Amino acid sequence: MERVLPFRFAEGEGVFWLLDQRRLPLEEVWVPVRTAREMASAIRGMVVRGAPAIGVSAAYGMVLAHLAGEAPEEADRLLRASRPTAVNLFHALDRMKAHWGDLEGSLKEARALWREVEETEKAISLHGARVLRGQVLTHCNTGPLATGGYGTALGAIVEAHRRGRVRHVWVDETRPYLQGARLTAYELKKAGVPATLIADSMAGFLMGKGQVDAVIVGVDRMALNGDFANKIGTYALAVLARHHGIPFYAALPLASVDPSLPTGEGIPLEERPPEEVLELRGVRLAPPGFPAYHPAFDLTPHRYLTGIVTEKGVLYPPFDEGLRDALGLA
Ligand SMILES: CSC[C@H]1O[C@H](OP(=O)(O)O)[C@H](O)[C@@H]1O
Repeated sequence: MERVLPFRFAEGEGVFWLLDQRRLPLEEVWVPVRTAREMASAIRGMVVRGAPAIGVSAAYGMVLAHLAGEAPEEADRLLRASRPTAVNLFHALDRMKAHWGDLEGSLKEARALWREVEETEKAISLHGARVLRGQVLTHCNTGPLATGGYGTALGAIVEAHRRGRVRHVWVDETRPYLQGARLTAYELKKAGVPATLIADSMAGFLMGKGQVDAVIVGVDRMALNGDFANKIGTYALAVLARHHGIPFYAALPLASVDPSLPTGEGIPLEERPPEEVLELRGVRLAPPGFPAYHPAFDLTPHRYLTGIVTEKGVLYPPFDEGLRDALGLA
């Protein structure tokens, strides 16, 4: 897949540039970030989003803190408070903590983390391509923009297409933030993969007509038993896929697993401003004053999963054994 990088670090300038994902696909606008405080605001505001991309950005947020003279403790606090669900953010900040007060050490750790994210995504794409065929449906955005530059679920889809296994992709628009319509469509068009945008409500209809051969989605946080949090709408897709006997996969780097959680019950599910449901590009959709609810993630029980695609291969039930083994846990 053409590498649509979500960010770049201009080391000489001390600036981490973010491709503003709120403006895509119609405008490619780069936003400079010079402090951890600005990075936390950019993550919260979804200038950059996607679990692995959030992790890399938070790591460089700590590099910027050292360059800007921010107190590491305060920088860490601000970044941890930016978004609650993607565990990659917290794993990254845990790694950076060892280098508080050390600019060179912080820079080396952030570079290493980004490099590891890229390597895991390449492996995920190769392993995932082997389980996909025909027409695949995906939800939200899990391509280069959400990751370190190669993608997870979408990386597997693009690799499977390159191998002649996948011939077409159904792209869920992914209301209300429209990551599918705006970002996945943007990436698949650049990658030259045949794809069609659908409203989220159309997925079951297409499954019932035999037009979906597999579903693959990303993960923001997975528990040790395979329960996982992902973009709102994922759970509904999982139930529909099970009803129609369609294989359902989650693709993730092991850095998206939270080893402190035996089940998904403890995963924090972010709620975002109701305005993101009530408005579209600033155009009001509902009557003035009408209330809205915006759970940005939902929890899918592991029993709905056919397989879990990781950089170490595809795991099949019982997932807790496979995940513990992949993580090197007893
Ligand atoms: C490769 S993980 C991408 C993951 O992140 C998305 O959430 P958001 O756009 O709110 O950051 C969504 O859950 C994707 O599956």
